[in-house]
Amino acid sequence: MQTLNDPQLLRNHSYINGSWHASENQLMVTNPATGEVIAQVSDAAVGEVDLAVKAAKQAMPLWSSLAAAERAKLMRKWFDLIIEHQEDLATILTLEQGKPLAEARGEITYGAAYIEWFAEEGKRVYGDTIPAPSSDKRIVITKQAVGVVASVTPWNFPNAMIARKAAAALAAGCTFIGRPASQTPLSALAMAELAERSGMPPGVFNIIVGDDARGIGEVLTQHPDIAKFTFTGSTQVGRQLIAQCASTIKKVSMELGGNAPFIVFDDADVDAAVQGAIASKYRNAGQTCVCTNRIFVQSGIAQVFTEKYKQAVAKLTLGNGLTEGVNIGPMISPQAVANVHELVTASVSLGAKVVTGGELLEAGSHYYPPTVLSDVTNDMPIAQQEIFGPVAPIITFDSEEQVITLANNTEYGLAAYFYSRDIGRVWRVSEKLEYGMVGINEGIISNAAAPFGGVKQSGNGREGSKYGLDDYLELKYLCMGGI
Ligand SMILES: NC(=O)C1=CN([C@@H]2O[C@H](COP(=O)(O)OP(=O)(O)OC[C@H]3O[C@@H](n4cnc5c(N)ncnc54)[C@H](OP(=O)(O)O)[C@@H]3O)[C@@H](O)[C@H]2O)C=CC1
Ligand SMILES: O=C(O)CCCC(=O)O
Repeated sequence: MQTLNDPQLLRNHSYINGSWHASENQLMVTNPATGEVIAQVSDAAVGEVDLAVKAAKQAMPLWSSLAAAERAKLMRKWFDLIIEHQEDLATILTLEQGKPLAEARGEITYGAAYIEWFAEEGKRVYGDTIPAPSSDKRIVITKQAVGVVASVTPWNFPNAMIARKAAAALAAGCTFIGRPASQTPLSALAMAELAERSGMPPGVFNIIVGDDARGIGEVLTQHPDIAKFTFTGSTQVGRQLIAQCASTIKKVSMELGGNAPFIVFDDADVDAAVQGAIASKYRNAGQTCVCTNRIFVQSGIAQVFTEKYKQAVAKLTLGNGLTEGVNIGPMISPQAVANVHELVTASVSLGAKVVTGGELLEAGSHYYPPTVLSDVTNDMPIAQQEIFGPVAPIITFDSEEQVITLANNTEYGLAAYFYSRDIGRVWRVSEKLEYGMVGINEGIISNAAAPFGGVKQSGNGREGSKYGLDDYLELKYLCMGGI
């Protein structure tokens, strides 16, 4: 195990009501780069979730009644501590998740940016007045915290997904219970350690670690004392969790799967497009919901684009994320590698060609080489499913109209990208793409100031930006009579 400057950041119990809560059972956390067990963490039973709900409920009146500026002070302190401990937090993240250390450092600053952003934005939760229909009345609109918020987050961004949900919730005056993925609980617990050091009152920020995702999920989606449920993960699980939330009519936010098209028109700057596609495709070894899933290249430039893209891929280094110079780390599990390889072999059997990569390194390996396929068609499984791995399928197209139809032909609608230097086309294509986020001549679009989220079966709600607070606030209409 890598040494940390501050070993206290490596916590191994759930954090409930301002203290560390041990459970009877343990779950093992392993390093996907080596298979080594790096920690044993308390594995909370379903019955223990109630403790977190009680704590969060009890903390609500105090937290929601603080002035936004007072909440912001504590959140700012939390942000400062996260930045101060960035190197240790990044090391923990790489150890449990696998992404290269440089990317892990980036995730820590990215997650922290949401805390900083929302701490400030919480001061701007304005109400409204509306002209009343008669002169003896006044209509006033206030905004109030929704209540206790519960979240379930995935293993691909163990810090930032919790940070961006918790930041909005806390800034709005809600208290928070986070349940991280069982493969990556250490980053969440380190955040809890720093929340405690920041002076956050007990019960405001709770992290419950447990392997029983379904059982814990049932409590978090059905408990009457939880007002809002927010999830990042697969569309399949999200669909099920929305149904569970229906029993208590919770507010829900869902950030689900994607099938991002990356379109390169023949008027594009090809070198910039190659660079953007590399950044968007291979971030976190392709395990990101906004990663490029299908590269559409206009036929006239398909050959030159494919050749340049292949050359750029050849410069990527696969390996342990802690090793200097590595750009692509291990995948989260050998099963994830097997799933990706199956998509590649199925594509080849349907007529796709391997430009580079495409081979299983060894049985049971966590690693998959960066791969490029050409001659892919939009009806192949690889173009219809979320790949969640370092494979780039290239599909050629002839016309703008055709590529828009192909790009929209999916149940997903999270992120899309296109490269063009024609201003008319830029407007037309942006308007016609059925996606929540569109990168135009840009492969990396995520930041705290912008609304992150999707349409269609990629989910609902927005995270980050001035819109991100809306999901955690209720409007209250005050009708004042007798004036
Ligand atoms: N939109 C996104 O960012 C993500 C999309 N995905 C997509 O999903 C695929 C599968 O990945 P996977 O990790 O299995 O994604 P899941 O959607 O299964 O997992 C995401 C989170 O939900 C938890 N979870 C799983 N099942 C339930 C349930 N029934 N009730 C409550 N919580 C549950 C998981 O816990 P635990 O891990 O402990 O089982 C994890 O914390 C990927 O290949 C990718 O396509 C995956 C992750 C993130
Ligand atoms: O859901 C994901 O895959 C994480 C979001 C990545 C991002 O914020 O860019």
